[in-house]
This record gives sequence, C-alpha cells and structure tokens, in this order.
Amino acid sequence: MQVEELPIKGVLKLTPKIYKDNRGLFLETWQKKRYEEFGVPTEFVQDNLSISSKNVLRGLHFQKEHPQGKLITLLKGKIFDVVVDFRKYSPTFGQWAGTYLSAENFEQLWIPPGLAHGFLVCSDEALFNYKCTEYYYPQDEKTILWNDPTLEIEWPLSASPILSAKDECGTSFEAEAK
Ligand SMILES: Cc1cn([C@H]2C[C@H](O)[C@@H](COP(=O)(O)OP(=O)(O)O[C@H]3O[C@H](C)C(=O)[C@H](O)[C@H]3O)O2)c(=O)[nH]c1=O
Repeated sequence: MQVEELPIKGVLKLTPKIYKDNRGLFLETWQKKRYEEFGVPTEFVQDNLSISSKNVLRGLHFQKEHPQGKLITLLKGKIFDVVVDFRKYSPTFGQWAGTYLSAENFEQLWIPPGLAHGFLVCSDEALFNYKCTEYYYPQDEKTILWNDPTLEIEWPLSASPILSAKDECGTSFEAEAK
C-alpha cells in the first residue's frame, strides 16, 4: 500500500494493494491493524455511500461538536477532493488542500476529525464509500461556502457547479473559524 501525506497535517492519500487475476480483482479497503499503523484510527461507527454526477460539488461540511474522521474510498469515477483545517491548534489551521481521487486504483483519503470536507465530480459519475469515526449529527453540521473568498480554493471547474440549496448559502470561513 502506498501512503502520502497531503500538505494539511494528518491527511493521508492511500493506494491499497490490488490483486488482479483472470477473474477480476480483489483488495482490502480497510484493515484495522495496517491502517492503524499508518495513523488511521480503528473506531468507525458509520459507513456512507455517495453517488454524484459530473460537476456536482458537495460541501464544504464538518461537524463542530462531534467532529468526524472520514476514510473515503473511490469505487467509480474521479473527484477533486478538498479539505480545510479547522483544528485551532494545528500548524495548518485555516489552510486548504486538494487532491484528485480516482477509482482507477481505488484511491483513498483519510481525513482526520476537525476538517471541513468537500469534493467536485470530474468524471461522468462518481461513487464512493466513506467510513466515519462519529455519527451524523445534522444539527451540528456546518457548511462553509465552496467559493469562500478567504480560502480561494482552486476548484478545477469545467462548468458551473451543481450545488444543494444548503451548499448555495454556506457561511464564510472567517465566521465559522471564530
Ligand atoms: C451526511 C449524511 C446525510 N444524511 C441525509 C441528510 C439528507 O436528507 C441527505 C443528504 O444529505 P446532504 O445533502 O448533507 O449530503 P452531502 O451533501 O453529501 O453531505 C456530505 O458531504 C460532505 C462532502 C461530507 O463530507 C459529509 O459526509 C456530508 O456532509 O442524507 C444522512 O442520513 N446521514 C448522513 O451522514
């Protein structure tokens, strides 16, 4: 398995080992001991599945009082994934980082608790599973505007993004970072 840390502390891009033969392929998408050795905790309480079409942009979301760590695994297509560091004492507080994740090699991203998360779909469709370290608390969820002028996230847009009503009217980074 290949592992690289993104410029935001603790965010890991992982490429699992894929076993191919004349029948198809097999891979382990999570294994407690191995992932723990790379700094991915073992306590997951919820699995999510997200399917979106091209140009859909979801986020940036995070839970403030019940922060969720997320282990994303791309199962179909390609996304540009973005995280923003809201951890007050992190050396990368207030910074963003982005990376492409492709299902070609079932690429994964580990996002520690305390970061806002969003993604833009670059393929016709993207499908991914993600494991969460905390339950969903809708009343605790914050939405940061995807085009916040302070963050200046460089989304690889090829058209206007398709957004939910909630994501159309997110709050500013500065307002949420107080
Ligand atoms: C996240 C979530 C949503 N829902 C329900 C609530 C809504 O009725 C429906 C769609 O929710 P939402 O529009 O918030 O879904 P996304 O825009 O994909 O939100 C996610 O997108 C960003 C990128 C994330 O990283 C978070 O996991 C999450 O915030 O699913 C649930 O029942 N459980 C859940 O854990």
